[in-house]
Amino acid sequence: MTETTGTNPGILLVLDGWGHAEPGAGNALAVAETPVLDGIRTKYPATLVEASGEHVGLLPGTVGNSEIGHMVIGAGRPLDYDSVLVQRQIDTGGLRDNPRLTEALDALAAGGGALHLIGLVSDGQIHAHVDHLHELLSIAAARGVERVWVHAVTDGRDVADRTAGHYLGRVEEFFATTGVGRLATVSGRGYALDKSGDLELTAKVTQAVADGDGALARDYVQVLAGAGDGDVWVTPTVLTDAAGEPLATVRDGDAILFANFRSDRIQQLADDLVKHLAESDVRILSLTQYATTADIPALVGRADASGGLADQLEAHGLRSVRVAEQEKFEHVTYYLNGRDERRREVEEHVRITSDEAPGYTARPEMNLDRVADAVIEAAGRSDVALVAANLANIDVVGHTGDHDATVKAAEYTDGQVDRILTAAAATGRWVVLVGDHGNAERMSKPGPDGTPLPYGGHTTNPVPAVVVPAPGQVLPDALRDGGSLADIAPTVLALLGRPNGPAMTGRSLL
Ligand SMILES: O=C(O)[C@H](O)COP(=O)(O)O
Ligand SMILES: [Mn+2]
Ligand SMILES: [Mn+2]
Repeated sequence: MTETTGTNPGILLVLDGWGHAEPGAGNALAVAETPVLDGIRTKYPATLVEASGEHVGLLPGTVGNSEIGHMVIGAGRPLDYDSVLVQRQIDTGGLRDNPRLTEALDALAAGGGALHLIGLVSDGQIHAHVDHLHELLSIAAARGVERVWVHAVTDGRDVADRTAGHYLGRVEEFFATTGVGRLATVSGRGYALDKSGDLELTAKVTQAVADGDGALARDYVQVLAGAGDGDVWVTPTVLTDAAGEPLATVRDGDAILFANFRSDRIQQLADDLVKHLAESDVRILSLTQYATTADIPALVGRADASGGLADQLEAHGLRSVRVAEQEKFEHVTYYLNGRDERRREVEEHVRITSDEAPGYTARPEMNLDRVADAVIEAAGRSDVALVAANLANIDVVGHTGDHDATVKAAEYTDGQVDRILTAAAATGRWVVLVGDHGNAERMSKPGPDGTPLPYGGHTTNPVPAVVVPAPGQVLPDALRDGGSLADIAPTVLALLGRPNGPAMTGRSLL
């Protein structure tokens, strides 16, 4: 029997993509009819907290993302995110001297093997930064590697759609400035970065990269000319020579380096390529540590994110139930726990799945009703101290760039939050609501040439944080201003009547 707490048990709701901006063009949250979410922000203690840039361990001015957002919410302190660690290695010259990289490159130079760089080419800084390719090309050139093939993944989700040509043009400039490199394949992230387990999508990229099998084109302009569905769904295409032969395939003695600094999407492709090349003599590396099944050596290690909320709940014997749809399940488990695969005895995980093919603009409600059902069920249990859930719609639908669908997603979320708040009051629970980064409050952005384009990416805006008290619970009139996501775990622990974890530097907002 897990002790609940001397104080009230509670519910933590992370509303993914729930950012704050003044009403204005592109602010779908300001347009949406959300009387419950609007009401709690004035009726109960509420504030705005920072969820981007250096406040959460990203480079200054960098938009927030779900990984670091949930990691910092869980850790109770800012964490150096992988993108910062990679940039620091680049800035200090550490990457240039990285022994795993130099050993691989020297072996290629000595053996005449080719280096294959695979990564998302945009400056969205959620999964990758295209400028990291420039550094890797420059290091390969300096180490005498003569053939470097870039297998480009086009974005259109973390940056405005139909900007792939702009970024691929930058990659071509890198080839000229570093004196090495050539595009070998171009694939949309819908194929290359699928994380739903749809291996048919992944296989198209694996076959293009490894075997030169797939649609053919002479150059990326021709590839994009045929990309009717935008950058996300560019058909995995193999670039060919004048005779129509693939420019590159992966051969024995080659090396592959995955250049995304975020694992959760590219890991499916990495595992598939490792399997596809199991009988080949190909060295496979990744820029950062991936949560792959295969053991892929990484160039840059991770920051320690232990000692967070999960460890504190375990230390105090407090049972938590984690709930999310499949799109955000890892966020309320693995990431909230500091990228720790271990499910503690006091943890229960509820992953809401659906057989229905996701059509976010057609079904902005997704399966949020079933997420709310699971939250309400767990809230009814006296042995559960904390229910922690991610409500994905505002972000997942926001990523479509479809303003009106995102308005509907926010309005549906409002109704489901109402159900949860009613259940919380009935079960004597407080509720903390917080965004993990902004998204839907900015649904349009000037493209590279300045014209406003639909924008489904994240923002650097602060996010709302609200504490709805349990019935009869006395709370301060307002939350402390000037906080960040690092202050959420300390706030939850304070509400549970428990101290900060020793590694936490965040402070309760109460
Ligand atoms: O992977 C995605 O869906 C987006 O690029 C990032 O979204 P997330 O950081 O909210 O998961
Ligand atoms: Mn998110
Ligand atoms: Mn997102």
